[in-house]
Amino acid sequence: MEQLRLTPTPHLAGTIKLPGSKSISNRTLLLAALSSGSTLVRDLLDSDDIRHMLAALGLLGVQVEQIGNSRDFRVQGVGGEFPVKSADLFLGNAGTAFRPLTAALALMQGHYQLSGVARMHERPIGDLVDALRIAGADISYQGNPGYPPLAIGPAKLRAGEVIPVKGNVSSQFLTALLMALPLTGDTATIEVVGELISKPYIEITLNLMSRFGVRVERQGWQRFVIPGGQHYISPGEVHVEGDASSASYFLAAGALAGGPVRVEGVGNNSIQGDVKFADTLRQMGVSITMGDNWIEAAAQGKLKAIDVDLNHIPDAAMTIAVAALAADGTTTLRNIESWRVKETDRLSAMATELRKLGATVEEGQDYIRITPPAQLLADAEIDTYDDHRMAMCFSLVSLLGVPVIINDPKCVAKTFPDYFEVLATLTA
Ligand SMILES: O=C(O)C1=C[C@@H](OP(=O)(O)O)[C@@H](O)[C@H](O)C1
Ligand SMILES: C=C(OP(=O)(O)O)C(=O)O
Repeated sequence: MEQLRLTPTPHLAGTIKLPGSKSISNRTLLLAALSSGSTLVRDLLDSDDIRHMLAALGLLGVQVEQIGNSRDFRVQGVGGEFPVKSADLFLGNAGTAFRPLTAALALMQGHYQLSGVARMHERPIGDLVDALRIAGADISYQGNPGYPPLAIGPAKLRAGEVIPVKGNVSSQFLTALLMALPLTGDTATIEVVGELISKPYIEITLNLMSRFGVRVERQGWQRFVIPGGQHYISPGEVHVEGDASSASYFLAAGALAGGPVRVEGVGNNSIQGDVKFADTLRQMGVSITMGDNWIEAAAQGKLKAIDVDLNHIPDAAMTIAVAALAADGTTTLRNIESWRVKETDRLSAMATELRKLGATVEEGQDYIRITPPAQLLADAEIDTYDDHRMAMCFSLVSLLGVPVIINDPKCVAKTFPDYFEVLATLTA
């Protein structure tokens, strides 16, 4: 197995340009594909999750052309219906491809198989399948009930009734229904049953749907009405803003190693909830400044330990867990049970790896409590569990005065293939 040893870097400052947002890239590709007209998608993220979406759309008969060597792509919309009626799609571990494609394909009147890597087959999808079945979809489990792989058959969906969906396991199920149901042409009402987690991701979904001409009436976080007779229409061009979750590593780097570190590509104008990560850093005593399209972080003395609910930023929350190693006491991150069903069981993985550095960690079902050691242990071998975020957030340990070894660093390819190279530009 490949290993990367990161040597201690006492001070670090600089500016980096962020890669495109994963959440916006995959949503935009799907909406552009389903719309009428052609869309120029600018600054698309180049990573595994996006390659899986691009490959799937290609197999479904959507024409996507890369403009030269740029990250600009022209997508020819199919006007609501994929031309290919039978396909076998492999979607890796990309939740933002798997869940929305499941819902869209359920109403394409074709035969589709959807599978992913082994971990994807352990990530729940039952709440989405239940909701789609209530609407009339023909979906069957090919392995364990409630989990991929899936087989989808032809069915006429009835969007007319209220469609209930559980929101406490993943917001991606609601996102998938919201994006797919306008294709029925009927008025659709979705009722969220119980708590909805990761709410800001729904705002990304609604924002992009509206750019493609589909309006959703939202009643709180419980009821979403998609008036009938709407169709996705290309807005001509969509620019993918920088990835706010990826920004978290660099902003934390500024906080841990002096800074200032500036990220370009997200700021006050961002539609991503993860920009709120900057507020959490501020609570920890970090100096944050923000423009429309940039954020800058700089240290101001020792980090303050905090006790916070991070349900709204589950991805960037992992970065706070590692930053907690530099805090002046015990930090508690709450309401993050969804960590258990992501790339790995992130609560358990985070606790195990933080302990390797000497931290005292309490792992609850939906929280983690971290007390830093008097002295961090040098050369801890951090396992990354094929989880890009484990690799990226533990790289920050090298900014705390000790060398750290990251096992299987290439797992960052899911969302940020050249993460370590970009980090090194700051270090230099
Ligand atoms: O909709 C999205 O783009 C995402 C939603 C979140 O998942 P959950 O809703 O499962 O928390 C997040 O963790 C994931 O990385 C991307
Ligand atoms: C949870 C994540 O990914 P996915 O989109 O596959 O759910 C993530 O990127 O942290």
